[in-house]
Amino acid sequence: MWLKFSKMHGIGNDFVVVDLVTQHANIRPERVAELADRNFGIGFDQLLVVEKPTRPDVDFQYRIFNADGSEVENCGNGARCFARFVYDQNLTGKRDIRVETASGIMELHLTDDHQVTVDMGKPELTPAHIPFEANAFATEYTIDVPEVGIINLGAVSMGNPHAVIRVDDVDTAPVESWGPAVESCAAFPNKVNVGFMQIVSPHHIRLRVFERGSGETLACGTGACAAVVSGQLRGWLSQGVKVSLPGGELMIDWDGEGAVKMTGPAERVFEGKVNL
Ligand SMILES: N[C@H](CCC[C@H](N)C(=O)O)C(=O)O
Repeated sequence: MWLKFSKMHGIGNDFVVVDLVTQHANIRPERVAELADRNFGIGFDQLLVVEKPTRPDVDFQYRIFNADGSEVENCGNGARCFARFVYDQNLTGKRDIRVETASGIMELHLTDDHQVTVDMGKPELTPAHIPFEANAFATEYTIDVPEVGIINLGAVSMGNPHAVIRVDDVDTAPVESWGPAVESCAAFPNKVNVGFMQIVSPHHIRLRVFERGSGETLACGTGACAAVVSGQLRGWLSQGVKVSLPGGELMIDWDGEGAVKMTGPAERVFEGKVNL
């Protein structure tokens, strides 16, 4: 089944976006993994699938598949690209869009200068709901990770699970070795995205993320949100943080109690057809 798609990115976190509102296909995880391959397929960090809403109070629903074919709950950079996609493809004329994902409802606003602001909802900190193996909430946990040893980390869900590890310099952080070890450690029953955060100032961090199911990406929107939440809870950050990722910058705003607001770009690179 040949389908039109858009190739997009949010500061280097790249996506194939498929409209299943006007087209039809059944998504098969093994096919997603084939198409994610950067030599044998199109190549992407995640596949985003846009569908008709299941309820009257939202405009669309969208599904997210990692490069390994696993379907996940949320994607921050993907949400911005989703909003630009449905507007550019004339699937909506709205610049304020409500969308449902597996983690709940998000509200997106398309600004005039190609930026998108996303209400990412409230962070989830209760260990059982992340999920993370701990008896009670703490701003920082100490766990023993096989092949790594004892490490301190924050644990936050933005609909999807995140571990946040502070490092002195992201350029020398052990992303390649600690990333996969923490991603799959038993403390996170559903696996976890692993963020390596360098504190530059109370209003600026540098961040690298080893993503669950995709490996290190140039940017991770939910990871940026989780890092800022964990950094504020641990007393290192104040409200209104610039997050510098390898692929670019995001602005993250959290008042310490309510929803996390993320603002950043969304770019379309090319259109194509794919046999999904
Ligand atoms: N790898 C993530 C999904 C994509 C998140 C990321 N691309 C973002 O921008 O938030 C997970 O398994 O939860």
